[in-house]
Amino acid sequence: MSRVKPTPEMEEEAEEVRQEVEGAGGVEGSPDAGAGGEEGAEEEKEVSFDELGLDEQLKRALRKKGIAKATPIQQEAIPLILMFVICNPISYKAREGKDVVAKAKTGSGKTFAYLLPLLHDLLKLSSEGRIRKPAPNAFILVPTRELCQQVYNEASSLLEFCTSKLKVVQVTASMSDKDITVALSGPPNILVSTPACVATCISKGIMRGSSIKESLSMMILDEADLLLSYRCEDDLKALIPHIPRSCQSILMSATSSSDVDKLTKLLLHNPFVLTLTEISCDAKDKMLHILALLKFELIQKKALIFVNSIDAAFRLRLFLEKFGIRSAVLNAELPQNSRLHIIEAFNARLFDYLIATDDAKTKEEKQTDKENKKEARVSRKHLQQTLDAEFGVVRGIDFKNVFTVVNFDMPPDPAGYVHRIGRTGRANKTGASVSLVSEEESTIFEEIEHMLQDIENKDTDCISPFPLLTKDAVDSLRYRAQDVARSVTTRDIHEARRQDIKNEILNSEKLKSHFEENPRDLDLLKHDKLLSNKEIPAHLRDVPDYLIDPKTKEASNVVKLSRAAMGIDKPQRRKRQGFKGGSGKSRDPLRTFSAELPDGTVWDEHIVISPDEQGYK
Ligand SMILES: Nc1ncnc2c1ncn2[C@@H]1O[C@H](COP(=O)(O)OP(=O)(O)OP(=O)(O)O)[C@@H](O)[C@H]1O
Repeated sequence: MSRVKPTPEMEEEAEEVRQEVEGAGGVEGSPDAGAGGEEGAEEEKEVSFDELGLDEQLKRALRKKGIAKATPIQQEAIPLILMFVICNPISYKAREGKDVVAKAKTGSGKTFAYLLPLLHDLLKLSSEGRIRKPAPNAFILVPTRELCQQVYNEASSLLEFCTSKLKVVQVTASMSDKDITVALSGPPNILVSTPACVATCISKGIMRGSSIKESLSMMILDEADLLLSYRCEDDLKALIPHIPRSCQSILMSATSSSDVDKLTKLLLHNPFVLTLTEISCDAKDKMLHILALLKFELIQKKALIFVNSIDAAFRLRLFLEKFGIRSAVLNAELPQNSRLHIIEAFNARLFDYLIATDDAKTKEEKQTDKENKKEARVSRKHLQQTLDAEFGVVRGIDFKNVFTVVNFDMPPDPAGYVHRIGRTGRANKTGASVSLVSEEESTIFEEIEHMLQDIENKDTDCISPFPLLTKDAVDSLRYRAQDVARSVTTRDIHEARRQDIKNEILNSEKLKSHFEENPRDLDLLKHDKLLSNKEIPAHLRDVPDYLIDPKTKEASNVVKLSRAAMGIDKPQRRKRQGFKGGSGKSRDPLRTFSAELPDGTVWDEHIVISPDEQGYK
């Protein structure tokens, strides 16, 4: 924040710091480089606050609070923020690049990652008698009142151990104008508030725009991924004219999202983007990842895709449909005949992707799960057979030639995982499962890992990062995927769901007799027919060649070649005897399929696309 003209020595020093930071991994030094970071390859190293060159008073405060080592985001962000302070002179041109976007998972210590350099700088200015007035020197803007309190407490807890008297206040919409005026008198060095409250203070003249322009040297947007969902955009826009050119802006976020990108563009200039590897992907990122997997044909068809709710299933189907990828949804809501027919059509390779939900489990089923966990230690095959009999909408169904099971959502428990992946690799065939694991799902993921470690056949059962999907491939689809994901509304989903059930109920009776009389004709109903009548725009249906990076092309070719080698490209005509279950009223055809499960199950691989992008090469 103190903007002194750098001497050659200072620039040299700054360059050394820059090289050290870059050498430590995780920092992309150019705004164009986007989010980056070494993908967890390095061991986490311990860095003390001494090494970060923080003010003595802050180091003492941290010691008193029992905090000895900097967290990874603090190790990276503190020097980054301070380095720009040292090397950037006041001149407009030279200030390019001092803004910082820092993304790291929740609970990673982001608050101190910006508070410590901020306080360090203010303490320095204070000791030199160079604190600027008549308005606060720093704004920390957060989405809610509760977060104001939290950040205020963190800042106060550090300042209480500092001998230099810096003042931090929080101002929220719940306070009267009078209280706000009192709080802002002085003025404080740091104002913690919401964008709405600051905008109101300016519009009411409690804080003057010209004063802000004179004093503000740092603006922090914390929890940036949430700010826009709290409708802060207009308030932030109102603030922009009052932010001085010399102000350093810092944006902290727990996720990467289009909202974060939007805020970055709105408020930051040429920022450094610092992404720590453990960043989580939100629901939209899962859509993006599955789109990349399917569009670039990186997984072997046919694929069974599991989601955790019927709405999620229709959302995914509508989303994929907009890219020209057809799929059908299988769920417990559908009439039994329809379910049976969907499975038949899928088994006959009339479509490649089936999106399925697990049914909710009863108490007894949960009890069975517990017992199954014990079983798992003994024999996977036995466990599989038991689970087949117990699980929901896909219970006991022998999906034929499913090469890949995708866990779009992780199952609620390890037994569910075993059940799902058991839909592939049947009858001694090989198969793979690919899981998209978000941060919230890390606990269940760990449980699954432990369970697999306990089971026999360790050599064939391994969980590994997905080798074929590159970050470039994912990024090439990012903007299209985000746009399309946004265009699929809850209303569309409910309408599609309603329409699907209606169609299937109408056809259910037809199907029943049809199956009895004419089992060869699988084209009566098209379960993967388009939910929307709109034509798919060419730019979504076909990914232009220039967008596909060479690694992805190569990977896609390998998958296609192996498919050709396995001879699985042509639709298979269903053999009459394949439908042994009969269709008598007394028999549940789904259960009948269960009774005819072939023995022997082979799993090849369980592949994980982890939220932290560790699956990328
Ligand atoms: N270096 C550290 N060592 C030990 N504890 C720390 C350290 N830094 C911060 N903490 C503590 O870790 C907790 C989480 O920190 P913080 O709230 O800053 O995380 P965050 O990344 O901002 O999370 P969120 O995105 O959920 O707000 C806090 O209680 C904080 O006091």
